[in-house]
Amino acid sequence: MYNMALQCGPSKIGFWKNIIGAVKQVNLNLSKRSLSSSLSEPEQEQLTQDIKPFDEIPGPKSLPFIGTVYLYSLGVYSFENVIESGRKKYLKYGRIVREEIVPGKHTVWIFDPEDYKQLILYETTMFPSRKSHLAVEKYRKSRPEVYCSGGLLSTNGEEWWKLRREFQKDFSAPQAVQAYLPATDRIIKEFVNRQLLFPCDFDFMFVLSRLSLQLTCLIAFDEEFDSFSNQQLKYDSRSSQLIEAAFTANQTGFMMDRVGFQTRLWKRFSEASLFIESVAVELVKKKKRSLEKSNPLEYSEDYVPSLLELYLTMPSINYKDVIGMTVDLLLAGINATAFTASFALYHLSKNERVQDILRMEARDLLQSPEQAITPEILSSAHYARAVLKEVLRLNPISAGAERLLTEDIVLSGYHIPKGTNVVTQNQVSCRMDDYFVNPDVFLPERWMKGSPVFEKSNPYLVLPFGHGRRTCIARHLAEQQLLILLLRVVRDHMIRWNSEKPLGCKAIPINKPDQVVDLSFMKV
Ligand code: HEM
Repeated sequence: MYNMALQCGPSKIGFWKNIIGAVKQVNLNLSKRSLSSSLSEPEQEQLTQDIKPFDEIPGPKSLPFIGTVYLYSLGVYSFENVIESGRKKYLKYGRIVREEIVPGKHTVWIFDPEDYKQLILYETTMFPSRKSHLAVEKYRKSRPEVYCSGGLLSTNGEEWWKLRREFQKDFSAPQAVQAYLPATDRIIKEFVNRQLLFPCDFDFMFVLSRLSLQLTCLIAFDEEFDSFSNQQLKYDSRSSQLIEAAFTANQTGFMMDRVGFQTRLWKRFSEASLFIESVAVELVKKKKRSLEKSNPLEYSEDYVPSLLELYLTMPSINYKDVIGMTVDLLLAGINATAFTASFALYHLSKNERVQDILRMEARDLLQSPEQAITPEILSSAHYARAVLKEVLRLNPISAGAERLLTEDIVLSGYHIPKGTNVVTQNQVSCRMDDYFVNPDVFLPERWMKGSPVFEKSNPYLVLPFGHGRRTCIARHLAEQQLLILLLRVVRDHMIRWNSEKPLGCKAIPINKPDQVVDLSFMKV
């Protein structure tokens, strides 16, 4: 019999946790019973026999000192092309793959939605941990005069939950983000009226990043960044430098998560982080000063405090944590929305039929281009929602969720010890015909109940914002922004893709368009 207790550590508790996990996995219909009291010895023995050891999980060969990095150097796999690399691993090794990119550090890639479900269920009783943004953590710990923690992105355990619990109040619920709807709608309306028909002989991502910066800064700093003014369009303006710095910090930070702290990467990361921090400190201080001078009794009845104002006035939130949070929002927000918007407009440009149906919906909901978008309009935009879901099925900004196990678990019948990095491969699964009909076809109707092509897919497949406690803190905000953008752009414009090559993605770590986003717009 395979001795699980020896394999995963000496503690009896660990042993029973494994067994409980195993019961969930092998589906012996025992999960609701108290195992320690109800399993007979033969049953326990049977269970431990059924669980296969970690070492037996198939995967690419790891070499001494270099792990599997040689396979990336040889071009068999690529850090940037996560879909293709994931697909190759799946085809060669199956639905669960073990890999040591760095010797001694195990990553387990999972491709089966039933395993995604197991991971999510397992997380409900603990603090979900990620082993990412190590550079953010190191940087912030070296600057205790500015930060008092690694922030939401890099912190784990109770320390993370302490931050998350406070910061998600007034932010994460769908009703809470409605407070930002009027300002978001105004910024997007101005963008569509002024920028869309402006001849764009450069990357449209440049334009979308500016829009995303404006929208994120409104939330993070309660500040209108006039990112499209002649002054701000200059390469050394605050807007241009912030966009560049967020991109550089994400890219170099990701590389250091993979290959360790290299001097050249660390230098670029630190410079970018220092720039973002300098803007954050200045703007949060400015807001604090203005709050100190204002008198809440003079606020009008319909006054809506900004998120930053709420954070600065909540006694439970430390001032240094507000700085950390505003930087996190810039790091996580600017690229994510701009990249998703690029993929959304691309898919629409390649699907005139979908554009036409979306235009009909947009004109039905908005009698004129000037009409304000309300929460009711957004909740009636069923087709726009299906379009967005389909965009995020094919082009999520993150290929899957990454978790550092804090307890042992059983996945696909294998024992996975705590300390292992497990990565779900939703983007790969979402493009498999095991789970979707014609998976590479962009078909929003597959999400519309009542449509002849409606598919009842596994709910754990499309999770572009993650799931559970550690889900994207800004999910509803981002969805609100993207829906407004889709409705406003398509209502009066035809979108055209000008490149011969279809748009793909490369991971930096989040999925960025792999070429210039060559879009143009015609008034219709
Ligand atoms: C389409 C747009 C977006 C997508 C698809 C997206 C997706 C994600 C995903 C997959 C995660 C990781 C979840 C996990 O580990 O389970 C995440 C985390 C996060 N996102 Fe987003 N995001 C988007 C936009 C934004 C925006 C606009 C902001 C801020 C303004 C933001 C702020 C964050 C933060 C702070 C976290 C870390 C949360 C934590 O660890 O507690 N995201 N996002």
